[in-house]
Amino acid sequence: MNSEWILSTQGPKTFARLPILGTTASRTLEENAIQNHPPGYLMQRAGLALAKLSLAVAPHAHVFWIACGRGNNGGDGLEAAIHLHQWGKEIHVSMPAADKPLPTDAGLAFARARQAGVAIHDHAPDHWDICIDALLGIGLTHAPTGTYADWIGLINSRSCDVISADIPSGLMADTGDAPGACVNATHTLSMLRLKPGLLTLHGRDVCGNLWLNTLGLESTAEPTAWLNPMPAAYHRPHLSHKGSFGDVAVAGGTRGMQGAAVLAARAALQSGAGRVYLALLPSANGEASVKVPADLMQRHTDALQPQQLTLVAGCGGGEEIAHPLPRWLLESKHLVLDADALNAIAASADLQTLLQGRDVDTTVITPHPLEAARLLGCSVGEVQADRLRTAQLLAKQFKCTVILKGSGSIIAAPDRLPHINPSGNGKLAIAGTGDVLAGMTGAALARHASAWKAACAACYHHGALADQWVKRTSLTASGLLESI
Ligand SMILES: NC(=O)C1=CN([C@@H]2O[C@H](COP(=O)(O)OP(=O)(O)OC[C@H]3O[C@@H](n4cnc5c(N)ncnc54)[C@H](OP(=O)(O)O)[C@@H]3O)[C@@H](O)[C@H]2O)[C@@H](O)CC1
Ligand SMILES: [K+]
Repeated sequence: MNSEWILSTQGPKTFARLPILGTTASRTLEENAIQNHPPGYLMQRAGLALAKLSLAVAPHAHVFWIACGRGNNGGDGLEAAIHLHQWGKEIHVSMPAADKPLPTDAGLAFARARQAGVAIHDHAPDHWDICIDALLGIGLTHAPTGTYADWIGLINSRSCDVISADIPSGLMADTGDAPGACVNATHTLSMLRLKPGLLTLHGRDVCGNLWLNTLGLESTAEPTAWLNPMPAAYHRPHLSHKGSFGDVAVAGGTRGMQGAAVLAARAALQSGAGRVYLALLPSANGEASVKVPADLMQRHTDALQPQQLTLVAGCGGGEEIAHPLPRWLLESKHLVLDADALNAIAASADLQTLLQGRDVDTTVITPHPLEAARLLGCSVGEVQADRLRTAQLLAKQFKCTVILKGSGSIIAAPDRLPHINPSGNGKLAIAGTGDVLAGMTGAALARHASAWKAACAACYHHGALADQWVKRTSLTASGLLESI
């Protein structure tokens, strides 16, 4: 029953497709397990795992501050305290005072801790070397208040290691929202299963290193989502030719905005597409304002034969992209829609109908949160408030595969469980990296012929390139695609 290292701040430590459970599904799993085990069984396992991880993280720490809330998350902390106390460590256990009784499992842990000789204070210590944050778990319902908020502030004020039990206190388990004070952990030990909030929105910034301990519970229950796995390496047979890996055309680049289209086309080429065409929009008069590598074949947009290729449309397309879009939506064998193509679709009910009429596994849309908001006719705040739900809504409404970009990109498609992507980091938050993703998705779609598989693979690889960026210089979109 060892804890598994899932993510470091440098990227994924696991390459598997792991289940992710929202709060409701986690509670069902927990309740089923509680019925089959003696009282306190899971919490005792959680406490042992927490104690072991804290020792592994800070073997020379003298004082362990174990900050416990008055729910079952606090119970995990109390169980950890019992072990650390028995192992001869100096511990300071704090729990806010209140008249309200503890829930059953936490109450049991409280009694066990008292019996083991653990002192439980209603104040924080003056000094500590490592903190176990067991204040709030998946029971958080609103921004932390009172002593909870004060102790979260205190935890964050020191530069010591912080191990969060289950989830950093103050983070919403389903969405990654942090409505108020939130612990900034160096390590988070998720119990039973991963939660969506650990992996998207604020989750990645406050979790530090993410660990998982299943507490020995197997379950066949359907998860809420999956962690997007590292795709299998694809094999290029010796007996192959340029037609074996599909043709990609990148269409976009209105006058003065051609860099985006060239970036996407170069990314498709670097990703192994057999042939890549660059189709600049008519206002460009066939002339690129940026250098076009000789390996890209330039074509007039009217000369493209979309029935036979994977078309990546949008990059730097401006408003002009709206004119050829109806034909492309009707005729393209495979389609990746990004940026201005998405803005055009958001503004036109006719284009939306055409998109909805396409075969479901032939199209990928790659909106960032603002583009997603335009498509759904809502605010960016509403998009970000529940990114998993937003991506699923987009997939259902437009009948295609969606990559909702941002911290913890979500990949969704109709009638599938979504994936949350674990690779990538803040270096990607620069202009042009979205064009690179569109080009990579185009190349993957030309190869896989499945929008879903292409989106999952491209999203993972794109993030992994940023995780592997070790140069001292800042990441650039060109640098990113050259590292493919
Ligand atoms: N049972 C088991 O076997 C297992 C349980 N496990 C563990 O249980 C955790 C879930 O426990 P949970 O459901 O008790 O919720 P939890 O996160 O402790 O919070 C509830 C407390 O917080 C309070 N509170 C809420 N919001 C607040 C706020 N904003 N500001 C201030 N207070 C606030 C709330 O107060 P109330 O709102 O009720 O007044 C209540 O007192 C889970 O994350 C995992 O760690 C695992 O080890 C697996 C085995
Ligand atoms: K916690």
